[in-house]
Amino acid sequence: MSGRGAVLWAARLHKAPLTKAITRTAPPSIQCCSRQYATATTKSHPKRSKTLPILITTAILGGSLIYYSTTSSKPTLLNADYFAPYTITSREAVSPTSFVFTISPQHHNPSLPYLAPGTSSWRYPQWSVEFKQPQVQIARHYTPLPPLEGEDPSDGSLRFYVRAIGGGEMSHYLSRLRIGHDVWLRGPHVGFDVLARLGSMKKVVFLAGGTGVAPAMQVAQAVLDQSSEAQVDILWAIRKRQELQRGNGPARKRPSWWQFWSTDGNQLVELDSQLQDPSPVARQLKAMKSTYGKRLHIQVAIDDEQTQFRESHLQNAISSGNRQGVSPVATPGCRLHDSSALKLAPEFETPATADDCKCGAGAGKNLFVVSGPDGFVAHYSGPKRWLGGQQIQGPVGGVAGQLQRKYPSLANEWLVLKL
Ligand SMILES: Cc1cc2nc3c(=O)[nH]c(=O)nc-3n(C[C@H](O)[C@H](O)[C@H](O)COP(=O)(O)OP(=O)(O)OC[C@H]3O[C@@H](n4cnc5c(N)ncnc54)[C@H](O)[C@@H]3O)c2cc1C
Repeated sequence: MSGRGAVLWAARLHKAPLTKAITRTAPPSIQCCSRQYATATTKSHPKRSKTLPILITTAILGGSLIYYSTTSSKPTLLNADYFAPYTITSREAVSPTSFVFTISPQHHNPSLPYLAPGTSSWRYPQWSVEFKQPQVQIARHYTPLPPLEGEDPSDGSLRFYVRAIGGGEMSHYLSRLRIGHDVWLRGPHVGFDVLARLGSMKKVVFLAGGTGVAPAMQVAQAVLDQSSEAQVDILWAIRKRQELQRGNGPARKRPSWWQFWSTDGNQLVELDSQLQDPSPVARQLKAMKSTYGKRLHIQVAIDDEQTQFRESHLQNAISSGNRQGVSPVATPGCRLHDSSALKLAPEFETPATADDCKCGAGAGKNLFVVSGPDGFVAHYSGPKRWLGGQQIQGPVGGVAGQLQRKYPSLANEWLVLKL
């Protein structure tokens, strides 16, 4: 989820409707009539020369009327090309810089594009929508949090966890809006097809920085609902305890310098049913933990308390992977499972079809996913790259790269995805 990526995405995707709007100002009927007129005048037929201007005027007026009546009414339901209106229906502060808010569509949509047809289940394991800032005409991506237990997603409401970034245009705009304000969004924009990539394998380790936990929650829910043997580890890195617990949670002594350098000083928080005073996001994580039990393991590192995820934590999470004696082999060039093909993959992709995997029965790779600000992703998995104006995965580097060099089997059994 890079800042620069978001800016370029905004610029690129923002162009799409504009291009469409321009094409639509010259509807086929008008282009057709103008061409006929030019051909007719060169023949200078005496009868047609009187009637033709009337016909042309009528055609242009008629065409304009039809065009105006069809294009002046903007789409009101969520779609990937045009922004549809929603209203903020709830808002909860998480910390001074972050909040969770819910939006509801202004018009009922009986076939929401992100639900599997005829169901009230999400169709994609990982997806986002774009919000627009109407005053400065920019758009940015945000990731819906999965529905809460007992919530019916078919009413079209969506919830988001957003942080206002210093100097950030869109995130500050959103942070100023209150219940009852209108917002405009378009989507869904589909991310990695994690279920197809995981295939027959069972383990996902998701390292999330800040609001990067939103895609982690999407992926965990999709993977754990898909297979009762699947296991997900979420390693959530946050700056302040407020992201996790209201009122800063229980008082915690800062580790002294000597503790900081020893492993004891780096005590991660286990997010489980014991967690007191959870923040709105932690409340949902806690509920997920009680639904999935041991299959979901959530640990939290807090910057302010000098705890952080080190190579050993990643190694532990990875080595608890459920291999089940399967040694997956990826066919070179397989779009889903060949890690060298992944280097060139963008973060947004069309959902996989049966033809996308050439590896045969039992194919799949465990997934190590890193999501968060640019620097976070680069530190743990190497920076994303730019190719032909689009952001691609690039080679695996950072801490994940070091692990792969130490344990070459990791490179065969795991795919590293950067969000
Ligand atoms: C697929 C996708 C899903 C996303 N989902 C979410 C989400 O659920 N919640 C959420 O809060 N954000 C999410 N983002 C990030 C979001 O799209 C914006 O990039 C972010 O809100 C900043 O936008 P802005 O207009 O406020 O800042 P800008 O005006 O674009 O940038 C201001 C400055 O902040 C830097 N910056 C941008 N993002 C970050 C960051 N995360 N941390 C630190 N510095 C940053 C930029 O490099 C720039 O220097 C997602 C991004 C993508 C691509």
